[in-house]
Order: sequence, then structure tokens, then C-alpha cells
Amino acid sequence: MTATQLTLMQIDNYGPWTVTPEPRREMDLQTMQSRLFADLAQFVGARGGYVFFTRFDNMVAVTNGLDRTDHELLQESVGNRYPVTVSLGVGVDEVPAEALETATGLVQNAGSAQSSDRSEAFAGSFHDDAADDDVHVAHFDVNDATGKYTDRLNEFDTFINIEQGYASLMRYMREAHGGLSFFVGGDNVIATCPDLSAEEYRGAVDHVADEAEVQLKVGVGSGPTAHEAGIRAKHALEDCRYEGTLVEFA
Ligand SMILES: Nc1nc2c(ncn2[C@@H]2O[C@H](COP(=O)(O)OP(=O)(O)OP(=O)(O)O)[C@@H](O)[C@H]2O)c(=O)[nH]1
Repeated sequence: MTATQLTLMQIDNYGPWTVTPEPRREMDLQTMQSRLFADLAQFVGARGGYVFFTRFDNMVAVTNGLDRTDHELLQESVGNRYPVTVSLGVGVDEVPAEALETATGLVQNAGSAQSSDRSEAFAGSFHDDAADDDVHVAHFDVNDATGKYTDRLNEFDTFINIEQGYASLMRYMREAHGGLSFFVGGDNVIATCPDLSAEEYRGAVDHVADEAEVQLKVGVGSGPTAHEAGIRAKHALEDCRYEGTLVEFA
């Protein structure tokens, strides 16, 4: 069975920590959160995975290619270097939303996100019979975001447009296909998806155009890891630019 392996990374007891012994300076929290994301991105990225910052206190990673030892090392290294620890749950499924459901359930079963009793919980099973097309990555991009928004509107109004497109896409992909879409900066959204057809991607692009009036294009790639699928998706997106098309597969 081809499958996506997803890891939920949740900071332990973070809410209480942010206000103990009294509320901490916001920019110090932002610095710590973004450094933790950068470290996770480097660790997971160097092993072929992708990490998405999601809400920063919870991050979601596509970890095909990372095994139990890699996860244990990550957890230990964070615990050694940060004032917080992380709990990890790992799930495997053809449908990314199902894999994340499993991963999340494992972390939730180990204790509340705001329990001082839960620290560095780790549970899950790993995808060991890897296949060449385990991971499907869709790289979405707003058509001419620079001309339509960045060069014309103030940054906040540009941000509203981009975020509305993202909100529409993330909900549609989740509900229609169990795909998980993540804003990654600029006008880009990367989704981890089941094996979908060009017609199904066109449906997503049409939905966002209708609902949020944001015109997307999407490049899709597959591979044994998120990196390999994602780099193919980027090349497919370049094909969209070259051909003037809205959906391309690598
Ligand atoms: N994370 C990420 N961001 C990107 C990538 N490519 C572009 N961006 C971001 O997207 C912004 C807009 O760039 P483009 O998407 O190339 O520009 P555009 O005006 O939309 O033009 P077209 O996409 O060609 O229609 C850039 O400022 C970057 O912030 C990428 O591969 N990954």
C-alpha cells in the first residue's frame, strides 16, 4: 500500500509556559517558535521530509523516510536545546487527513496539550515498505500575485486576498479529498494529498476561483519522500507558467 507518513509535533504544556511565572514578552515567544520551526525544518528536510509551521505550537510533518530513531533523536535534541519539549505522534495512511487523525489521537491519548504530566510522549507506527509514489505533493500558487496584489495594494489588503484563497483551498481539499494544505509564504500553498486526478485538482482550482475570487495554478508531483514529490511539483508548476495552464503533473 502506498501511504503518507505524518508526524504531529506538539509543544508540551506550552500555554502555561507562556504565562509562567507571568506573561512572557511576545517577541521572545515568536523568536523561540520560529527558531524551533527552523530547526525542525532543517532536521526533517535533511532527511527528505517536509514540516509545516501550522500554528507553531503544533506542527505537522510529512516524514516518509524518517524512522523511529530519527524521531527519537529529534525529540531528544529539542529537549536538550529548548526551554520546552515536544510530543510526537506518527500515523500512516493513503489519505493524509487519516494519517494525521491517527497521529493526533496518539498524542491526545498521552495527555492534554496543557498537562504538566505529559512530556516527550512518543507513539506511532512507521511506513517501512516504502514505494516510489508514497507521497503526493501539490504546490499551489496564485496567478500573477505580484501584478494583481503585491504591486497594487497595501500589504495588508494583499494579505487578506491571499489568506482568503488559502482558507477556501484548505477547507475544500480537506473536505473533498482528505488532503492537507499549508500556507508556506508569499502566495504559495503546499498540500499533501492522496493520489488525485487532474480533474480533481481542476475542481479545487475552480472552487477557490468561485468562492474566494483567487485564481490558482497547481503543479503536482509524486515520490518516495516529500522532498522528491515536492521538487517534482515545483517543476510541474514551472510547466504551468510556461504553458499557461492551471494544472500540471510532473
Ligand atoms: N515558499 C515558497 N514561496 C515561493 C515559491 N515561489 C515563489 N514564492 C513566493 O511567492 C511570491 C510570488 O512569486 P511568484 O508566485 O513567482 O509571482 P507571481 O506574481 O504570482 O507570478 P506567477 O506565479 O508566475 O503567476 C514570492 O515573493 C515568494 O514569496 C516557492 O517555491 N516556495
